[in-house]
Amino acid sequence: MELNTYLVLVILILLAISSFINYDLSTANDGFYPLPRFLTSYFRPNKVLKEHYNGTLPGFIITGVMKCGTGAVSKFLSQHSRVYDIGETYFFNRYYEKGYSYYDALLTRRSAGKHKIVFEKTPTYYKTLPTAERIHAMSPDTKIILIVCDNVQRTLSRYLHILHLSPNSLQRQQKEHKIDDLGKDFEEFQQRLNATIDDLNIEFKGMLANRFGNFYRFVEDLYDLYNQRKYPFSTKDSTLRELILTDGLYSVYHMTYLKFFSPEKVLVVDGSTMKDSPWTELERIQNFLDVPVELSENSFKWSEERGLYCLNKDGVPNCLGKGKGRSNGWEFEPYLQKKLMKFFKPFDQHFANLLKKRFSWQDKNDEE
Ligand SMILES: Nc1ncnc2c1ncn2[C@@H]1O[C@H](COP(=O)(O)OS(=O)(=O)O)[C@@H](OP(=O)(O)O)[C@H]1O
Repeated sequence: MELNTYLVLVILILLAISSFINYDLSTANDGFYPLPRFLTSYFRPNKVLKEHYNGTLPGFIITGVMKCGTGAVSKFLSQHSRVYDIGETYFFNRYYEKGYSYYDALLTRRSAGKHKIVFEKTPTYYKTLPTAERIHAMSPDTKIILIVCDNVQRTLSRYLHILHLSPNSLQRQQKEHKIDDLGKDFEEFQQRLNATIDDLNIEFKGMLANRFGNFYRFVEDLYDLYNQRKYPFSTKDSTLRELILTDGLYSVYHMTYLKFFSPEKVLVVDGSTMKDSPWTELERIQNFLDVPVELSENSFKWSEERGLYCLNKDGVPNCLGKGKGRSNGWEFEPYLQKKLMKFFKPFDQHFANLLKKRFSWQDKNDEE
């Protein structure tokens, strides 16, 4: 065979392989309902440690969501006699290169002599792409707790959190950069957020039209963009305002976890109830962890001063630090409040449908 013919043949074979890899199952056959796309593999592999992990295992991991009450859930759970909170580790997203020996040493040191179910919470795990695969590779039996909440409240809390970042020498530049993106004050933040929602709405409308209005297909397309680390999920191509908004597209991130973990291994908690009735979701969590229900309504005490439920320490409220609950008394302008609710509503509904669940804040938003 001549060299040219040989080359053409190789190119044809490569093209055939690549079109097979990119083949969209959803259009494969009208009479066949395909596997959801999130269960099919992606070509871009994430780095996953190959060796077997035989160190201290976390019984469960709280993976997010930032500003949805992960601190409250951890602090409340740490009162349980069977579980032990080792805090935030960022191992599966920031420090993975350090290897299992680093994680094992960290867990062993922090939980020394405790003989309890060890857990860590790192609120950015849920939206860092390789994390689910890496946790699964370490131990497929790890239970995952994802805490989600009202996106309007979460957006406000994220803003206030960034505003209060301490301007020490390490964070100073980062903070300045973030404030440049968000706006110099709350008013400017709201104006910019308003414009960002308009931009995203235009983008999403186009994507939805490409899917003939099918919201499920549209979310799958968003899931593809996320998996390819593209706009509006890419930290390189998206503004912080866009990222704060897309952090609330819970279905997109959750689908990644469902690719690796069976639904029974993942508990989704309504963080918005942590303020007014923390015991309801804590009961679900204790059942999920297969531990006796020790934390109940009596374990909590309302704090007038903080406007929050806190732990009941002999009749006195023992609250989380001042860094939690700072959004009390803050609200977006009514026009923006409405616009944010409208923006998130179909995504919240999609997520609720995926879980066959209804979230507390959906009722409130429906009343508007
Ligand atoms: N019971 C109780 N006590 C304290 N805080 C409570 C509670 N329930 C919910 N919350 C809300 O939790 C918000 C902080 O969320 P996180 O702990 O996930 O924040 S972080 O991502 O770890 O920084 C925090 O948000 P901010 O109000 O913006 O501070 C609280 O509103």
